Order: sequence, then C-alpha cells, then structure tokens
Amino acid sequence: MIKLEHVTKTFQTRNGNVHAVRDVSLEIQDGEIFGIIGFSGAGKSTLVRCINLLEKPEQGAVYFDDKDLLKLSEKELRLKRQEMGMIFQHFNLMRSRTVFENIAFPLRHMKMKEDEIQRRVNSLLELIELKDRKDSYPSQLSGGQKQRVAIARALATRPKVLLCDEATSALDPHTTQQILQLIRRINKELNLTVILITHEMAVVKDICDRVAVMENGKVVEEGNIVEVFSHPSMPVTKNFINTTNNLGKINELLENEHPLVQIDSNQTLVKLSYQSGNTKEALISTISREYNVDCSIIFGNVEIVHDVPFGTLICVLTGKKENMQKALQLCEDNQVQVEVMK
Ligand SMILES: Nc1ncnc2c1ncn2[C@@H]1O[C@H](COP(=O)(O)OP(=O)(O)OP(=O)(O)O)[C@@H](O)[C@H]1O
Repeated sequence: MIKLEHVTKTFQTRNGNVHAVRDVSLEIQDGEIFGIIGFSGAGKSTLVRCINLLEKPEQGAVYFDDKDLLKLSEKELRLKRQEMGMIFQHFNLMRSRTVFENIAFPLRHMKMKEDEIQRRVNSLLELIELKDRKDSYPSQLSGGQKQRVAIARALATRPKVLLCDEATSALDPHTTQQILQLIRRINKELNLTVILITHEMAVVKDICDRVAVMENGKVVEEGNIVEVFSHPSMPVTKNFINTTNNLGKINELLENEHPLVQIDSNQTLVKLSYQSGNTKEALISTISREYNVDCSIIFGNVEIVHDVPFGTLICVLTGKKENMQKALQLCEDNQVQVEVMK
C-alpha cells in the first residue's frame, strides 16, 4: 500500500545540514499496524511527514497505492492526502470550535452537504464514544478525549491510512491503553492501515504487527514484532526492549559492579531468553542434576507480545567450567538463547 524507496530528507540550517532521513526504504502492507520507533531526533516525524509529503524528500520515491506521490499535480496530491489521516502528540484541535465542528472541519472544507456531514460526524462521535460531548470545546476535555476527537477528525474523510505521530506520548498509561485499543479497533473494523511513530517500546509491543527501528535518520532494523522482540540484532533495538523490563537496570548494576552481580571464579552470570512453548524440558533442574551446575536466579521477567510469552532470566551459575559449557549447550539445544554477561 505504501512504499518508500531510498527516501532522503536534509534540512539546511544556519548551523549546517541536518540529515534527518537517510536513504530509507520501507513497505507497509494494507491493513497492518506498522510501528516506527526511535529515540528523540532519530528522524521518525520527518519520515512520517515524507509519507504525506508535508515534507518533500529531496531524493527517493513515495508510492501510495502504486502512485508516485512526488509525480502528482497539486490537485491530485490534495485528493490523495484525503486518503491519509494524521493525529499528533498535542492533538492540534481548534480551540474555538466545538467537538462536532472540529470533526466536521475537513468535511466542510470538501464542501460536503450538511445532512451528510451530520450523519458522518454523528457516526464518528459514536465510534469514539463521545456523543454526549459534541457541543463541548477542546479545553473542556481530558487529554484522552481530545485525542479521540482528533482520531474522529482524521477519520472524517474516510482515509485508508492513519498516521500517528507520538499520539500517546502526552497521555498517562491508562489513557494510552484506551487510545491504543481504539486504534486497534478501527484498524480491524475499518481495515485501516496504521503507521504509528513512538519512542515507547511498550506501545509498539502492544499493538504493532511490524516495526522499523530508526537511528540517525536510518532504519537499522525491521521486522515482525515477535521476531524483533525475540531476536533483536541492533544495540538500539535491545535498548528499547530493555526499557519494557528491568534489564537496563541489570546493565547498570554490572557497570557499577554492584554486589548483586559480583561472582566468584567458579561462577558465571548469564542471561537466558526463551519463548514459551519452545522449551519442554525442566532445564534448570536438568542442568543441576546432570552437570552439577547450580543456578541462582537474580532476575526474571515475562513479556507478552501478541499473546506469545517471552521469558528472560538473569542467573548466576556455579560449577566446573566444562560442566557449565555443557549446561549452556543444553539450553541452546532447547531453543533457549544464552548470553554470557560476566
Ligand atoms: N524543519 C526542520 N528544520 C531543521 N531541522 C529539522 C526540522 N525538522 C526536524 N529537524 C531535525 O531533523 C532531525 C530529526 O527530527 P525528527 O523530528 O524527525 O526526529 P524524531 O525522531 O521525530 O524526534 P522527536 O521524537 O524528538 O520529534 C533532528 O535533528 C531535528 O532537529
């Protein structure tokens, strides 16, 4: 549905050129929720704005339903843009207009007939469950309600794609969940393709089908969310995954040589990662019984990604070196990833 080919965007500033997006190629399928994650300044917003040409890339091509947007006339582009809705971190609602009029705004702009506007806005109000607030002004709404209104406004022209630029970053965790559920629901019910940019791995983990990780303007890793979670290859991806659990904390303890992670010469500190269902053996008791290797768990975490539980254990193993190697081999033979941390 959306294809980016070698998209590059550079900003000329007084302090020199800023290479916000560098040679990015991506393909987003019809009906999927595609996450773009990266730390602040990675180029996510610029990339997403290149999709609807709010920013014009100086190189590359942007295809939407096989049409190269950069080759369209102004008028054709305006029509194509109606097929792409967008929501923002700070909602961007018009303060002087009611909820109803905010949602109706793009329809009035299209010169739609009044009775059709009434029908469409009322059905959107029902979808976002804010029918009773249609005459309220944005200042009278909570952050979550404002974002729901922004979603309804973005959906008013019946777009095929919803671009979400940090749509939950200004919301508390509970409201974030509600907005993500709404996005998931409209994705399913309306078969709406969603491109969601965020700096929070928890958001990606909860609703995205696939994810691209950005760093310094480039996509450094991309894939199905379960695969990326189970086999992250780039340090930045591992960092993001660690933010959803306490593993980052363990690295801190290691750096600071905390007593909790101090080990003797006959010990080793390992990280064991497994996907539930992959392992049938009672591995910890097996390695203790068969190889005389004791296992002391200092940290454990189970993450659920798309209904698949991912477990991580940080353990201190105690035993003879050759036995330890056999024990770790047994783990790997049983699809448990082993990372020796110390
Ligand atoms: N209009 C602009 N003019 C100059 N530089 C810009 C402009 N827009 C973005 N940049 C720069 O491009 C780089 C990427 O910014 P961008 O906003 O795309 O990143 P981001 O990953 O979305 O970060 P954030 O989440 O903080 O917005 C940054 O260095 C930013 O300062």
